[in-house]
Amino acid sequence: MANYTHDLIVIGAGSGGLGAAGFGGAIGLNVALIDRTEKNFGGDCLNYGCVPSKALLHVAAQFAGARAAEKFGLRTEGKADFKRVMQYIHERQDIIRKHESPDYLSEEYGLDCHIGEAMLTGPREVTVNGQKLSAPRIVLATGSKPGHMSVPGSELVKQYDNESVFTELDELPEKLLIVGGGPNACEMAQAFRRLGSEVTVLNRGERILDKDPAEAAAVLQRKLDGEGVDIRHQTEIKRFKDERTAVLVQDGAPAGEVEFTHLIVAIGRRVTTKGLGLELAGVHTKEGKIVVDDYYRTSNKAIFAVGDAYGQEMFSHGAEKHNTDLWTNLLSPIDRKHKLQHFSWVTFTDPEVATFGLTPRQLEEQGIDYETVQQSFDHDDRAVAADYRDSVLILYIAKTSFGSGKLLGGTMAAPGAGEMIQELLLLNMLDLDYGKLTNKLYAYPVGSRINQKPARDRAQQRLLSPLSKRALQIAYRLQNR
Ligand SMILES: Cc1cc2nc3c(=O)[nH]c(=O)nc-3n(C[C@H](O)[C@H](O)[C@H](O)COP(=O)(O)OP(=O)(O)OC[C@H]3O[C@@H](n4cnc5c(N)ncnc54)[C@H](O)[C@@H]3O)c2cc1C
Ligand SMILES: NC(=O)c1ccc[n+]([C@@H]2O[C@H](COP(=O)([O-])OP(=O)(O)OC[C@H]3O[C@@H](n4cnc5c(N)ncnc54)[C@H](O)[C@@H]3O)[C@@H](O)[C@H]2O)c1
Repeated sequence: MANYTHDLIVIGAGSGGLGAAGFGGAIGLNVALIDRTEKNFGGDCLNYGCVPSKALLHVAAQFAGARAAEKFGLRTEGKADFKRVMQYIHERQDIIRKHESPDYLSEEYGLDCHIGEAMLTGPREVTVNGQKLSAPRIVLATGSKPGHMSVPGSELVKQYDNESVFTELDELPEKLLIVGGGPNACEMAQAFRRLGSEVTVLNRGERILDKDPAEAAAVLQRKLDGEGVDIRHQTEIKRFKDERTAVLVQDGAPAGEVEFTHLIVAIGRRVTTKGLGLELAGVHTKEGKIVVDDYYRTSNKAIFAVGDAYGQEMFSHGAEKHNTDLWTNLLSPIDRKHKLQHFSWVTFTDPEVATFGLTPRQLEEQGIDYETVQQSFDHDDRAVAADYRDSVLILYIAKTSFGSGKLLGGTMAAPGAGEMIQELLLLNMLDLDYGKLTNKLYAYPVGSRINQKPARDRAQQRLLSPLSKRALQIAYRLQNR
Protein backbone atom coordinates (compact mmCIF):
# COMPACT_ATOMS: atom_id res chain seq x y z
CA MET A 1 0.00 0.00 0.00
CA ALA A 2 2.79 2.37 0.88
CA ASN A 3 3.61 3.10 -2.76
CA TYR A 4 0.05 3.57 -3.89
CA THR A 5 -2.37 6.47 -3.37
CA HIS A 6 -5.37 4.08 -3.11
CA ASP A 7 -6.23 0.43 -2.52
CA LEU A 8 -8.46 0.40 -5.61
CA ILE A 9 -9.30 2.75 -8.48
CA VAL A 10 -12.59 2.39 -10.33
CA ILE A 11 -13.19 4.25 -13.60
CA GLY A 12 -16.88 4.83 -14.38
CA ALA A 13 -19.66 5.42 -11.86
CA GLY A 14 -22.49 3.51 -13.56
CA SER A 15 -24.00 0.22 -12.37
CA GLY A 16 -20.61 -1.48 -12.81
CA GLY A 17 -18.49 1.16 -11.09
CA LEU A 18 -20.89 1.87 -8.24
CA GLY A 19 -20.98 -1.83 -7.37
CA ALA A 20 -17.21 -2.33 -7.63
CA ALA A 21 -16.32 0.80 -5.66
CA GLY A 22 -19.23 0.59 -3.21
CA PHE A 23 -18.22 -2.82 -1.88
CA GLY A 24 -14.59 -1.72 -1.51
CA GLY A 25 -15.72 1.35 0.40
CA ALA A 26 -18.13 -0.67 2.55
CA ILE A 27 -15.29 -2.92 3.77
CA GLY A 28 -13.16 0.12 4.60
CA LEU A 29 -10.74 0.20 1.67
CA ASN A 30 -9.41 3.46 0.29
CA VAL A 31 -11.21 3.55 -3.07
CA ALA A 32 -11.11 6.22 -5.79
CA LEU A 33 -14.18 6.41 -8.04
CA ILE A 34 -13.98 8.52 -11.19
CA ASP A 35 -16.58 9.66 -13.71
CA ARG A 36 -16.28 12.32 -16.34
CA THR A 37 -19.16 14.48 -15.11
CA GLU A 38 -21.11 14.73 -11.88
CA LYS A 39 -24.39 14.13 -13.71
CA ASN A 40 -23.02 10.88 -15.14
CA PHE A 41 -22.85 9.34 -11.65
CA GLY A 42 -25.42 6.51 -11.83
CA GLY A 43 -24.31 5.88 -15.42
CA ASP A 44 -26.53 4.85 -18.26
CA CYS A 45 -29.00 3.00 -16.07
CA LEU A 46 -30.02 6.01 -13.99
CA ASN A 47 -29.50 8.75 -16.51
CA TYR A 48 -30.38 7.39 -19.95
CA GLY A 49 -31.39 3.73 -19.66
CA CYS A 50 -33.32 1.55 -17.21
CA VAL A 51 -34.75 4.24 -14.95
CA PRO A 52 -36.01 6.84 -17.46
CA SER A 53 -37.24 4.16 -19.87
CA LYS A 54 -39.21 2.41 -17.11
CA ALA A 55 -40.65 5.74 -15.93
CA LEU A 56 -41.66 6.52 -19.52
CA LEU A 57 -43.29 3.09 -19.89
CA HIS A 58 -45.11 3.66 -16.60
CA VAL A 59 -46.65 6.90 -17.86
CA ALA A 60 -47.50 5.29 -21.19
CA ALA A 61 -49.26 2.44 -19.35
CA GLN A 62 -51.53 5.03 -17.67
CA PHE A 63 -52.56 6.24 -21.12
CA ALA A 64 -53.20 2.70 -22.34
CA GLY A 65 -55.25 1.96 -19.21
CA ALA A 66 -57.37 5.06 -19.71
CA ARG A 67 -57.99 4.16 -23.35
CA ALA A 68 -58.87 0.58 -22.45
CA ALA A 69 -61.47 1.94 -20.02
CA GLU A 70 -63.30 3.64 -22.89
CA LYS A 71 -65.17 0.45 -23.63
CA PHE A 72 -66.62 0.72 -20.14
CA GLY A 73 -67.81 4.26 -20.62
CA LEU A 74 -64.81 6.45 -19.71
CA ARG A 75 -64.28 9.31 -22.14
CA THR A 76 -60.68 10.34 -22.88
CA GLU A 77 -59.21 12.69 -25.40
CA GLY A 78 -55.93 14.34 -26.37
CA LYS A 79 -52.31 13.36 -26.43
CA ALA A 80 -49.68 13.46 -23.75
CA ASP A 81 -48.32 16.79 -22.48
CA PHE A 82 -44.78 15.73 -23.21
CA LYS A 83 -43.12 18.33 -21.02
CA ARG A 84 -45.01 16.97 -18.01
CA VAL A 85 -44.09 13.41 -18.97
CA MET A 86 -40.41 14.37 -19.06
CA GLN A 87 -40.77 16.26 -15.79
CA TYR A 88 -42.14 13.10 -14.16
CA ILE A 89 -39.21 11.07 -15.53
CA HIS A 90 -36.63 13.59 -14.30
CA GLU A 91 -38.25 13.75 -10.85
CA ARG A 92 -38.03 9.96 -10.55
CA GLN A 93 -34.37 10.07 -11.57
CA ASP A 94 -33.66 12.77 -8.99
CA ILE A 95 -35.02 10.56 -6.19
CA ILE A 96 -32.59 7.79 -7.09
CA ARG A 97 -29.76 10.21 -7.89
CA LYS A 98 -29.61 11.29 -4.24
CA HIS A 99 -28.14 7.88 -3.40
CA GLU A 100 -25.71 7.80 -6.30
CA SER A 101 -24.22 11.31 -6.08
CA PRO A 102 -20.51 11.85 -5.32
CA ASP A 103 -21.36 13.56 -2.00
CA TYR A 104 -23.55 10.69 -0.85
CA LEU A 105 -20.98 8.08 -1.93
CA SER A 106 -18.20 9.90 -0.11
CA GLU A 107 -20.26 10.21 3.04
CA GLU A 108 -21.84 6.74 3.11
CA TYR A 109 -19.04 4.62 1.64
CA GLY A 110 -15.99 6.81 2.21
CA LEU A 111 -15.27 6.86 -1.54
CA ASP A 112 -12.78 9.36 -2.90
CA CYS A 113 -14.87 10.62 -5.86
CA HIS A 114 -13.20 12.45 -8.74
CA ILE A 115 -14.98 14.23 -11.58
CA GLY A 116 -13.00 14.30 -14.80
CA GLU A 117 -11.85 12.28 -17.79
CA ALA A 118 -9.71 9.39 -16.49
CA MET A 119 -6.81 7.97 -18.43
CA LEU A 120 -4.55 5.02 -17.69
CA THR A 121 -1.02 6.38 -17.67
CA GLY A 122 0.80 3.32 -16.42
CA PRO A 123 0.20 -0.34 -15.51
CA ARG A 124 -1.22 0.69 -12.12
CA GLU A 125 -1.69 4.39 -12.59
CA VAL A 126 -4.61 6.60 -13.58
CA THR A 127 -4.47 10.34 -14.29
CA VAL A 128 -7.50 12.54 -13.76
CA ASN A 129 -7.53 16.35 -13.87
CA GLY A 130 -3.72 16.22 -13.99
CA GLN A 131 -3.58 14.28 -10.71
CA LYS A 132 -1.86 10.88 -10.66
CA LEU A 133 -3.62 8.14 -8.71
CA SER A 134 -2.24 4.65 -8.27
CA ALA A 135 -3.48 1.35 -6.87
CA PRO A 136 -2.58 -2.35 -6.96
CA ARG A 137 -5.93 -3.01 -8.70
CA ILE A 138 -7.88 -0.93 -11.22
CA VAL A 139 -11.44 -1.68 -12.41
CA LEU A 140 -12.64 -0.44 -15.78
CA ALA A 141 -16.40 0.11 -15.58
CA THR A 142 -16.48 2.46 -18.52
CA GLY A 143 -19.69 1.15 -20.09
CA SER A 144 -20.83 1.38 -23.68
CA LYS A 145 -22.28 3.95 -26.07
CA PRO A 146 -25.29 3.79 -28.39
CA GLY A 147 -24.65 2.93 -32.06
CA HIS A 148 -25.66 5.44 -34.77
CA MET A 149 -26.62 5.25 -38.45
CA SER A 150 -23.94 6.12 -40.96
CA VAL A 151 -25.82 5.59 -44.25
CA PRO A 152 -25.65 8.31 -46.95
CA GLY A 153 -27.55 11.40 -45.85
CA SER A 154 -27.18 10.62 -42.11
CA GLU A 155 -25.68 14.06 -41.60
CA LEU A 156 -29.03 15.60 -42.66
CA VAL A 157 -30.92 13.99 -39.80
CA LYS A 158 -31.07 14.43 -36.04
CA GLN A 159 -30.57 10.91 -34.66
CA TYR A 160 -32.01 10.59 -31.17
CA ASP A 161 -30.51 7.79 -29.10
CA ASN A 162 -31.31 6.66 -25.58
CA GLU A 163 -29.29 9.58 -24.19
CA SER A 164 -30.72 12.45 -26.21
CA VAL A 165 -34.28 11.09 -25.98
CA PHE A 166 -34.19 11.77 -22.26
CA THR A 167 -32.13 14.95 -22.32
CA GLU A 168 -33.02 16.78 -25.55
CA LEU A 169 -36.40 15.66 -26.88
CA ASP A 170 -38.91 18.31 -25.84
CA GLU A 171 -42.03 17.50 -27.83
CA LEU A 172 -44.09 14.40 -28.49
CA PRO A 173 -43.00 13.15 -31.93
CA GLU A 174 -45.82 13.23 -34.43
CA LYS A 175 -44.35 10.59 -36.75
CA LEU A 176 -41.66 8.64 -34.95
CA LEU A 177 -39.32 6.34 -36.86
CA ILE A 178 -37.42 3.84 -34.71
CA VAL A 179 -34.55 1.78 -36.08
CA GLY A 180 -33.89 -1.51 -34.27
CA GLY A 181 -35.81 -4.54 -33.05
CA GLY A 182 -34.30 -5.26 -29.64
CA PRO A 183 -35.60 -4.41 -26.16
CA ASN A 184 -34.78 -0.72 -26.56
CA ALA A 185 -36.74 -0.35 -29.83
CA CYS A 186 -39.71 -2.35 -28.50
CA GLU A 187 -39.94 -0.40 -25.23
CA MET A 188 -39.64 2.98 -27.00
CA ALA A 189 -42.12 2.00 -29.72
CA GLN A 190 -44.83 0.97 -27.28
CA ALA A 191 -44.26 3.93 -24.96
CA PHE A 192 -44.43 6.58 -27.69
CA ARG A 193 -47.34 4.90 -29.46
CA ARG A 194 -49.32 4.87 -26.22
CA LEU A 195 -48.53 8.55 -25.64
CA GLY A 196 -49.97 9.36 -29.06
CA SER A 197 -47.15 9.24 -31.64
CA GLU A 198 -47.50 7.45 -34.97
CA VAL A 199 -44.71 4.86 -34.77
CA THR A 200 -42.87 2.91 -37.47
CA VAL A 201 -40.17 0.41 -36.52
CA LEU A 202 -37.53 -0.75 -39.01
CA ASN A 203 -35.78 -3.94 -37.97
CA ARG A 204 -32.89 -5.54 -39.80
CA GLY A 205 -33.66 -8.96 -38.30
CA GLU A 206 -36.48 -11.37 -39.09
CA ARG A 207 -38.34 -10.65 -35.86
CA ILE A 208 -38.28 -8.53 -32.73
CA LEU A 209 -36.41 -9.65 -29.58
CA ASP A 210 -34.16 -12.15 -31.33
CA LYS A 211 -32.51 -13.19 -28.03
CA ASP A 212 -35.87 -14.46 -26.69
CA PRO A 213 -37.82 -17.44 -28.11
CA ALA A 214 -39.87 -16.71 -31.25
CA GLU A 215 -43.20 -17.74 -29.61
CA ALA A 216 -42.70 -15.18 -26.83
CA ALA A 217 -41.62 -12.42 -29.21
CA ALA A 218 -44.72 -13.17 -31.32
CA VAL A 219 -46.98 -12.41 -28.34
CA LEU A 220 -45.42 -8.95 -28.04
CA GLN A 221 -45.47 -8.44 -31.81
CA ARG A 222 -49.25 -9.12 -31.87
CA LYS A 223 -49.78 -6.63 -29.05
CA LEU A 224 -47.72 -3.93 -30.77
CA ASP A 225 -49.56 -4.61 -34.06
CA GLY A 226 -52.88 -4.28 -32.23
CA GLU A 227 -51.81 -0.94 -30.77
CA GLY A 228 -50.98 0.34 -34.24
CA VAL A 229 -47.17 0.17 -34.28
CA ASP A 230 -46.05 -0.42 -37.88
CA ILE A 231 -43.16 -2.92 -37.63
CA ARG A 232 -41.22 -3.80 -40.77
CA HIS A 233 -38.76 -6.67 -40.56
CA GLN A 234 -35.67 -7.32 -42.65
CA THR A 235 -35.89 -3.64 -43.46
CA GLU A 236 -33.12 -1.07 -43.30
CA ILE A 237 -32.55 2.54 -44.24
CA LYS A 238 -30.52 2.73 -47.44
CA ARG A 239 -30.17 6.51 -47.31
CA PHE A 240 -31.84 9.64 -46.07
CA LYS A 241 -33.32 11.67 -48.91
CA ASP A 242 -33.74 14.71 -46.67
CA GLU A 243 -34.19 15.45 -42.97
CA ARG A 244 -37.70 13.92 -42.96
CA THR A 245 -37.51 11.06 -45.48
CA ALA A 246 -35.77 7.68 -45.30
CA VAL A 247 -35.35 5.47 -48.37
CA LEU A 248 -35.76 1.81 -47.43
CA VAL A 249 -34.55 -1.58 -48.56
CA GLN A 250 -36.26 -4.81 -47.55
CA ASP A 251 -34.31 -8.00 -47.92
CA GLY A 252 -31.99 -6.11 -50.25
CA ALA A 253 -34.78 -4.88 -52.59
CA PRO A 254 -36.12 -1.32 -52.77
CA ALA A 255 -38.98 -0.88 -50.26
CA GLY A 256 -40.20 2.67 -50.77
CA GLU A 257 -39.80 5.61 -48.44
CA VAL A 258 -40.98 6.52 -45.00
CA GLU A 259 -41.58 10.03 -43.70
CA PHE A 260 -40.89 10.97 -40.11
CA THR A 261 -40.69 13.96 -37.82
CA HIS A 262 -38.30 12.29 -35.36
CA LEU A 263 -35.85 9.40 -35.55
CA ILE A 264 -34.72 7.18 -32.67
CA VAL A 265 -31.82 4.82 -33.31
CA ALA A 266 -31.83 1.70 -31.11
CA ILE A 267 -29.42 -0.60 -32.93
CA GLY A 268 -27.38 -1.86 -30.00
CA ARG A 269 -24.44 -0.59 -28.01
CA ARG A 270 -20.70 -0.50 -28.61
CA VAL A 271 -17.96 -0.69 -26.00
CA THR A 272 -15.86 2.46 -26.36
CA THR A 273 -12.31 2.74 -25.09
CA LYS A 274 -11.09 5.78 -26.99
CA GLY A 275 -8.93 8.08 -24.89
CA LEU A 276 -8.75 5.62 -21.99
CA GLY A 277 -5.02 5.04 -22.49
CA LEU A 278 -5.35 1.25 -22.57
CA GLU A 279 -2.15 0.86 -24.58
CA LEU A 280 -0.15 2.70 -21.90
CA ALA A 281 -1.30 0.15 -19.35
CA GLY A 282 -0.83 -2.88 -21.60
CA VAL A 283 -4.56 -3.59 -21.87
CA HIS A 284 -5.30 -5.25 -25.21
CA THR A 285 -8.43 -4.68 -27.31
CA LYS A 286 -9.92 -6.63 -30.20
CA GLU A 287 -12.28 -4.90 -32.64
CA GLY A 288 -12.66 -2.07 -30.15
CA LYS A 289 -13.63 -4.38 -27.26
CA ILE A 290 -11.49 -4.84 -24.15
CA VAL A 291 -10.00 -8.36 -24.17
CA VAL A 292 -10.96 -10.08 -20.90
CA ASP A 293 -10.65 -13.62 -19.57
CA ASP A 294 -13.28 -15.63 -17.68
CA TYR A 295 -12.12 -13.99 -14.44
CA TYR A 296 -12.76 -10.38 -15.56
CA ARG A 297 -9.00 -9.83 -15.97
CA THR A 298 -7.63 -7.85 -18.89
CA SER A 299 -4.24 -8.57 -20.44
CA ASN A 300 -2.82 -6.46 -17.58
CA LYS A 301 -3.46 -8.75 -14.59
CA ALA A 302 -3.90 -5.76 -12.25
CA ILE A 303 -6.72 -4.33 -14.37
CA PHE A 304 -10.25 -5.76 -14.54
CA ALA A 305 -13.39 -4.93 -16.54
CA VAL A 306 -17.01 -5.20 -15.39
CA GLY A 307 -20.44 -4.12 -16.61
CA ASP A 308 -20.97 -3.27 -20.27
CA ALA A 309 -17.19 -2.83 -20.61
CA TYR A 310 -16.87 -6.61 -19.99
CA GLY A 311 -18.84 -7.03 -23.23
CA GLN A 312 -21.36 -9.62 -22.04
CA GLU A 313 -24.69 -9.45 -20.15
CA MET A 314 -25.10 -5.75 -20.95
CA PHE A 315 -27.66 -5.15 -18.22
CA SER A 316 -27.53 -3.44 -14.84
CA HIS A 317 -27.87 -6.74 -13.05
CA GLY A 318 -25.19 -8.12 -15.43
CA ALA A 319 -22.85 -5.56 -13.84
CA GLU A 320 -24.07 -6.71 -10.42
CA LYS A 321 -23.20 -10.31 -11.27
CA HIS A 322 -19.75 -9.31 -12.54
CA ASN A 323 -19.05 -7.45 -9.30
CA THR A 324 -20.10 -10.39 -7.14
CA ASP A 325 -17.66 -12.62 -9.04
CA LEU A 326 -14.96 -9.94 -9.14
CA TRP A 327 -15.04 -9.32 -5.41
CA THR A 328 -14.94 -13.06 -4.71
CA ASN A 329 -11.79 -13.18 -6.83
CA LEU A 330 -10.24 -10.07 -5.25
CA LEU A 331 -10.76 -11.49 -1.77
CA SER A 332 -10.07 -15.19 -2.14
CA PRO A 333 -7.26 -17.32 -3.57
CA ILE A 334 -9.82 -19.46 -5.42
CA ASP A 335 -11.06 -17.65 -8.50
CA ARG A 336 -14.72 -17.68 -9.47
CA LYS A 337 -15.16 -18.21 -13.19
CA HIS A 338 -17.67 -16.23 -15.21
CA LYS A 339 -20.62 -18.54 -15.88
CA LEU A 340 -23.96 -17.81 -17.44
CA GLN A 341 -26.19 -20.49 -16.01
CA HIS A 342 -28.79 -18.53 -14.10
CA PHE A 343 -29.01 -15.19 -15.79
CA SER A 344 -32.32 -13.48 -16.57
CA TRP A 345 -33.56 -10.42 -18.40
CA VAL A 346 -36.88 -8.67 -18.90
CA THR A 347 -38.19 -6.43 -21.66
CA PHE A 348 -40.58 -4.14 -19.83
CA THR A 349 -43.23 -3.81 -22.51
CA ASP A 350 -46.85 -4.84 -22.09
CA PRO A 351 -46.76 -7.83 -22.12
CA GLU A 352 -43.37 -8.16 -20.49
CA VAL A 353 -41.03 -10.73 -22.00
CA ALA A 354 -38.92 -12.39 -19.30
CA THR A 355 -36.25 -15.01 -19.95
CA PHE A 356 -34.18 -16.95 -17.41
CA GLY A 357 -31.62 -19.76 -17.18
CA LEU A 358 -30.21 -21.49 -20.22
CA THR A 359 -31.52 -20.83 -23.72
CA PRO A 360 -32.08 -23.68 -26.23
CA ARG A 361 -28.86 -22.71 -27.99
CA GLN A 362 -26.85 -22.91 -24.75
CA LEU A 363 -28.51 -26.22 -23.86
CA GLU A 364 -27.60 -27.66 -27.22
CA GLU A 365 -24.03 -26.32 -27.04
CA GLN A 366 -23.67 -27.95 -23.62
CA GLY A 367 -25.14 -31.25 -24.89
CA ILE A 368 -27.94 -31.25 -22.30
CA ASP A 369 -30.94 -33.46 -23.04
CA TYR A 370 -34.10 -31.47 -22.36
CA GLU A 371 -37.75 -31.21 -23.25
CA THR A 372 -39.68 -28.05 -24.05
CA VAL A 373 -43.01 -27.45 -22.34
CA GLN A 374 -45.21 -24.71 -23.74
CA GLN A 375 -48.10 -23.52 -21.57
CA SER A 376 -50.91 -21.36 -22.90
CA PHE A 377 -52.86 -18.94 -20.68
CA ASP A 378 -56.18 -19.71 -22.41
CA HIS A 379 -57.71 -21.48 -19.40
CA ASP A 380 -55.96 -19.56 -16.64
CA ASP A 381 -58.64 -17.91 -14.53
CA ARG A 382 -56.60 -14.77 -13.82
CA ALA A 383 -55.73 -14.38 -17.49
CA VAL A 384 -59.41 -14.76 -18.38
CA ALA A 385 -60.52 -12.24 -15.74
CA ALA A 386 -57.85 -9.67 -16.63
CA ASP A 387 -57.96 -10.40 -20.37
CA TYR A 388 -54.40 -11.47 -21.15
CA ARG A 389 -54.97 -14.90 -22.61
CA ASP A 390 -52.63 -14.20 -25.52
CA SER A 391 -49.62 -14.99 -23.32
CA VAL A 392 -47.20 -17.89 -23.18
CA LEU A 393 -44.91 -19.72 -20.77
CA ILE A 394 -42.11 -21.83 -22.21
CA LEU A 395 -40.01 -24.07 -19.96
CA TYR A 396 -36.93 -26.19 -20.65
CA ILE A 397 -36.83 -29.19 -18.34
CA ALA A 398 -34.06 -31.77 -18.11
CA LYS A 399 -35.00 -35.21 -19.37
CA THR A 400 -34.48 -37.68 -16.59
CA SER A 401 -35.47 -41.20 -15.70
CA PHE A 402 -35.96 -40.17 -12.04
CA GLY A 403 -38.09 -37.37 -10.64
CA SER A 404 -39.48 -34.62 -12.77
CA GLY A 405 -36.26 -33.10 -14.09
CA LYS A 406 -34.46 -29.89 -13.23
CA LEU A 407 -35.76 -26.59 -14.49
CA LEU A 408 -33.06 -25.41 -16.89
CA GLY A 409 -34.57 -22.21 -18.23
CA GLY A 410 -37.56 -20.62 -19.86
CA THR A 411 -39.41 -17.52 -21.00
CA MET A 412 -42.73 -15.96 -20.18
CA ALA A 413 -44.53 -13.32 -22.24
CA ALA A 414 -47.39 -11.94 -20.14
CA PRO A 415 -48.25 -8.83 -18.14
CA GLY A 416 -46.01 -8.83 -15.06
CA ALA A 417 -43.89 -11.71 -16.43
CA GLY A 418 -40.74 -10.19 -14.92
CA GLU A 419 -42.18 -10.65 -11.44
CA MET A 420 -43.94 -13.94 -12.19
CA ILE A 421 -40.82 -15.80 -13.34
CA GLN A 422 -38.94 -15.03 -10.12
CA GLU A 423 -39.92 -18.28 -8.40
CA LEU A 424 -38.93 -20.21 -11.53
CA LEU A 425 -35.55 -18.45 -11.51
CA LEU A 426 -35.11 -19.45 -7.87
CA LEU A 427 -35.81 -23.13 -8.66
CA ASN A 428 -33.34 -22.85 -11.51
CA MET A 429 -30.63 -21.24 -9.35
CA LEU A 430 -31.08 -23.80 -6.59
CA ASP A 431 -30.83 -26.58 -9.17
CA LEU A 432 -34.19 -27.99 -8.06
CA ASP A 433 -36.59 -30.29 -9.88
CA TYR A 434 -39.42 -28.47 -11.59
CA GLY A 435 -41.82 -30.92 -9.90
CA LYS A 436 -41.17 -29.14 -6.57
CA LEU A 437 -43.91 -26.71 -7.58
CA THR A 438 -46.59 -29.42 -7.84
CA ASN A 439 -47.83 -29.13 -4.28
CA LYS A 440 -47.20 -25.44 -3.70
CA LEU A 441 -50.42 -23.75 -2.56
CA TYR A 442 -51.01 -20.42 -4.31
CA ALA A 443 -53.55 -17.83 -3.23
CA TYR A 444 -56.28 -18.04 -5.85
CA PRO A 445 -56.10 -16.53 -8.46
CA VAL A 446 -52.54 -15.13 -8.48
CA GLY A 447 -51.10 -14.98 -11.99
CA SER A 448 -48.03 -17.01 -11.04
CA ARG A 449 -50.22 -20.12 -10.63
CA ILE A 450 -49.46 -20.56 -14.32
CA ASN A 451 -45.93 -21.63 -13.28
CA GLN A 452 -47.43 -24.67 -11.57
CA LYS A 453 -49.84 -25.72 -14.32
CA PRO A 454 -47.42 -27.86 -16.38
CA ALA A 455 -46.09 -29.48 -13.16
CA ARG A 456 -49.61 -30.42 -12.07
CA ASP A 457 -50.55 -31.63 -15.55
CA ARG A 458 -47.50 -33.86 -15.60
CA ALA A 459 -48.24 -35.23 -12.10
CA GLN A 460 -51.85 -35.81 -13.09
CA GLN A 461 -50.81 -37.63 -16.24
CA ARG A 462 -48.75 -40.01 -14.12
CA LEU A 463 -51.57 -40.39 -11.59
CA LEU A 464 -54.18 -41.07 -14.22
CA SER A 465 -52.34 -43.73 -16.20
CA PRO A 466 -54.53 -46.85 -16.62
CA LEU A 467 -52.31 -48.80 -14.19
CA SER A 468 -52.29 -46.19 -11.45
CA LYS A 469 -56.03 -45.53 -11.85
CA ARG A 470 -56.63 -49.21 -11.28
CA ALA A 471 -54.40 -49.15 -8.17
CA LEU A 472 -56.24 -46.12 -6.82
CA GLN A 473 -59.61 -47.76 -7.34
CA ILE A 474 -58.45 -50.82 -5.42
CA ALA A 475 -57.05 -48.63 -2.60
CA TYR A 476 -60.31 -46.71 -2.34
CA ARG A 477 -62.47 -49.78 -2.27
CA LEU A 478 -60.28 -51.46 0.36
CA GLN A 479 -60.38 -48.35 2.59
CA ASN A 480 -64.07 -47.63 2.18
CA ARG A 481 -65.97 -50.91 2.55
C1 LIG B 1 -32.65 2.43 -23.14
C2 LIG B 1 -32.00 1.42 -22.23
C3 LIG B 1 -32.76 0.78 -21.28
C4 LIG B 1 -32.17 -0.15 -20.44
N1 LIG B 1 -32.95 -0.79 -19.54
C5 LIG B 1 -32.40 -1.72 -18.74
C6 LIG B 1 -33.20 -2.39 -17.79
O1 LIG B 1 -34.40 -2.17 -17.68
N2 LIG B 1 -32.60 -3.30 -16.98
C7 LIG B 1 -31.26 -3.57 -17.08
O2 LIG B 1 -30.78 -4.40 -16.30
N3 LIG B 1 -30.49 -2.96 -17.98
C8 LIG B 1 -31.03 -2.03 -18.81
N4 LIG B 1 -30.24 -1.39 -19.70
C9 LIG B 1 -28.80 -1.68 -19.74
C10 LIG B 1 -28.06 -0.94 -18.62
O3 LIG B 1 -28.42 0.43 -18.65
C11 LIG B 1 -26.56 -1.08 -18.79
O4 LIG B 1 -26.21 -2.42 -18.96
C12 LIG B 1 -25.81 -0.55 -17.57
O5 LIG B 1 -26.20 0.76 -17.30
C13 LIG B 1 -24.30 -0.63 -17.80
O6 LIG B 1 -23.64 -0.11 -16.68
P1 LIG B 1 -22.06 0.18 -16.74
O7 LIG B 1 -21.68 0.68 -15.39
O8 LIG B 1 -21.35 -0.97 -17.28
O9 LIG B 1 -21.89 1.33 -17.80
P2 LIG B 1 -22.43 2.84 -17.81
O10 LIG B 1 -23.67 2.97 -17.06
O11 LIG B 1 -22.39 3.26 -19.24
O12 LIG B 1 -21.33 3.64 -16.98
C14 LIG B 1 -20.07 3.90 -17.47
C15 LIG B 1 -19.60 5.22 -16.91
O13 LIG B 1 -18.22 5.35 -17.17
C16 LIG B 1 -17.94 6.70 -17.43
N5 LIG B 1 -16.69 6.76 -18.17
C17 LIG B 1 -16.36 6.11 -19.31
N6 LIG B 1 -15.11 6.38 -19.68
C18 LIG B 1 -14.61 7.23 -18.74
C19 LIG B 1 -13.37 7.89 -18.56
N7 LIG B 1 -12.37 7.73 -19.41
N8 LIG B 1 -13.23 8.69 -17.49
C20 LIG B 1 -14.22 8.88 -16.59
N9 LIG B 1 -15.41 8.26 -16.71
C21 LIG B 1 -15.60 7.47 -17.77
C22 LIG B 1 -19.15 7.20 -18.20
O14 LIG B 1 -19.30 8.60 -18.09
C23 LIG B 1 -20.29 6.43 -17.54
O15 LIG B 1 -20.95 7.19 -16.55
C24 LIG B 1 -30.79 -0.44 -20.56
C25 LIG B 1 -30.02 0.20 -21.53
C26 LIG B 1 -30.61 1.12 -22.36
C27 LIG B 1 -29.77 1.77 -23.40
N1 LIG C 1 -35.34 -4.04 -20.41
C1 LIG C 1 -34.02 -4.11 -20.57
O1 LIG C 1 -33.31 -4.79 -19.83
C2 LIG C 1 -33.39 -3.30 -21.66
C3 LIG C 1 -34.11 -2.33 -22.34
C4 LIG C 1 -33.46 -1.61 -23.35
C5 LIG C 1 -32.13 -1.86 -23.64
N2 LIG C 1 -31.47 -2.81 -22.93
C6 LIG C 1 -30.06 -3.13 -23.21
O2 LIG C 1 -29.45 -2.06 -23.89
C7 LIG C 1 -28.65 -2.54 -24.94
C8 LIG C 1 -29.11 -1.92 -26.24
O3 LIG C 1 -30.42 -2.39 -26.60
P1 LIG C 1 -30.86 -2.45 -28.11
O4 LIG C 1 -32.25 -2.93 -28.19
O5 LIG C 1 -30.50 -1.16 -28.76
O6 LIG C 1 -29.81 -3.48 -28.72
P2 LIG C 1 -29.87 -5.00 -29.25
O7 LIG C 1 -28.48 -5.29 -29.68
O8 LIG C 1 -30.51 -5.89 -28.27
O9 LIG C 1 -30.82 -4.95 -30.53
C9 LIG C 1 -30.44 -4.28 -31.69
C10 LIG C 1 -31.53 -4.49 -32.74
O10 LIG C 1 -31.33 -3.59 -33.80
C11 LIG C 1 -31.44 -4.26 -35.04
N3 LIG C 1 -30.56 -3.53 -35.96
C12 LIG C 1 -29.21 -3.39 -35.85
N4 LIG C 1 -28.76 -2.61 -36.85
C13 LIG C 1 -29.84 -2.24 -37.57
C14 LIG C 1 -30.02 -1.43 -38.74
N5 LIG C 1 -28.99 -0.81 -39.32
N6 LIG C 1 -31.27 -1.27 -39.24
C15 LIG C 1 -32.33 -1.90 -38.65
N7 LIG C 1 -32.21 -2.65 -37.54
C16 LIG C 1 -30.98 -2.82 -37.02
C17 LIG C 1 -31.04 -5.68 -34.77
O11 LIG C 1 -31.66 -6.55 -35.70
C18 LIG C 1 -31.59 -5.88 -33.34
O12 LIG C 1 -32.93 -6.28 -33.39
C19 LIG C 1 -28.73 -4.04 -24.92
O13 LIG C 1 -27.64 -4.52 -24.18
C20 LIG C 1 -30.02 -4.31 -24.18
O14 LIG C 1 -30.00 -5.53 -23.51
C21 LIG C 1 -32.06 -3.54 -21.97
